[in-house]
Amino acid sequence: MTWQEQQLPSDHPQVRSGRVGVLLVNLGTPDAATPKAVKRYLAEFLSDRRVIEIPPIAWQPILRGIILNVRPKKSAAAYIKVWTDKGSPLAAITANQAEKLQPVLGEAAQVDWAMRYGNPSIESKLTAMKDAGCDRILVAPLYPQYCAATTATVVDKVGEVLAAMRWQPTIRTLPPYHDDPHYIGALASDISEQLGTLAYTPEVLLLSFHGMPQRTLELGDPYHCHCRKTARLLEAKLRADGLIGSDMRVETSFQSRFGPAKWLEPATDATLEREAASGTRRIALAAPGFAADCVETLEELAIEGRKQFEEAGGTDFAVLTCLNTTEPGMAMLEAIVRRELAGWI
Ligand SMILES: C=CC1=C(C)c2cc3[nH]c(cc4nc(cc5[nH]c(cc1n2)c(C)c5CCC(=O)O)C(CCC(=O)O)=C4C)c(C)c3C=C
Ligand SMILES: [Fe+2]
Ligand SMILES: [Fe+2]
Repeated sequence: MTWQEQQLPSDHPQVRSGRVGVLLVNLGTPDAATPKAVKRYLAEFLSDRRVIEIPPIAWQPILRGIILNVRPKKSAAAYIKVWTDKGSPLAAITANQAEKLQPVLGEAAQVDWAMRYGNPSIESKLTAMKDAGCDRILVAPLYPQYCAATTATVVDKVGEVLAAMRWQPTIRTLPPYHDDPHYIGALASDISEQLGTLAYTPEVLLLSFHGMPQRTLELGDPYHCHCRKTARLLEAKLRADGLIGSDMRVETSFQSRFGPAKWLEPATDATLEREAASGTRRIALAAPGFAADCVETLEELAIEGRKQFEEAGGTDFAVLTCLNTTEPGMAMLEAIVRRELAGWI
């Protein structure tokens, strides 16, 4: 019971307050690896005007008439390949990150997690935190690189939820951490440790980031610059600490192109084919922009990427896991969350 509760007169309705909440948020994922569940998820995700920047009057007929009739079946087939007994990897890992962060923050904060699209929703989790007495909440979109289609849409949704509340909690949001030394250090140590377990030494370490339409860069979205900066700092750290050999090249590419528009380049699939065709035999991939493994890393990179590389002549291929709940990943998360909670806990 908090101080405020103890001071209430006996006829006053119980009001809980005085607690601090931390809400980890990732993109979202279907509830099941079925075309029906994928369709529901994609309908919400791809109707977000931050994600598809085409006027709804033009976009909705394409989405409802074509995409939602074709893509769910194809995407569900990809989800089936990576589904776990705890459900979608993205949801299971994000839940686990929250579970592991809770004891390290202890009583000082209540930690939970939500998905921007699908379940558990931001609305349900913010409401539950408020009801549990959290009147100060740190919302942490787990995107190291800021992007309007990911970071901003989480903040938009939080605003939408608060708009319906009479007594709003005070909100802070986690800034992008693409160049944070904790993040770069965690990536460097986790990547070098995983490289050390491979049975071969890669000639190329390919850093694959999720792509975005090229137009968003021209409109001022910092995402591309953030990805490039992460890659530059990570390579510098790996070299400065002697964690990779001078003969290992580090390259950057952008994956998961969606739709016919021009996306950021070079594309990961084309890079894998070009590397193999030009003589690279041994490669390792890392996906530093993903806080947790998901269909994009486990299927698109690890399964499809391998085929692309091997069919073009490559012999050794590995996709390293994301920071997930690794020791360096959780230490990084704790450090950046604690910093943003300064003055609150
Ligand atoms: C990490 C940052 C991400 C950015 C930037 C991003 C932009 C973006 N994505 C799409 C379309 C799709 N993305 C899909 C899955 C997906 N995307 C991210 C992250 C970013 N997306 C994650 C973590 C995931 C995995 C979700 C999971 O359930 O595992 C999908 C769904 C899968 C599929 O059908 O291929 C789509 C579609 C757009 C259009 C976009 C920017 C405009
Ligand atoms: Fe995406
Ligand atoms: Fe994909």
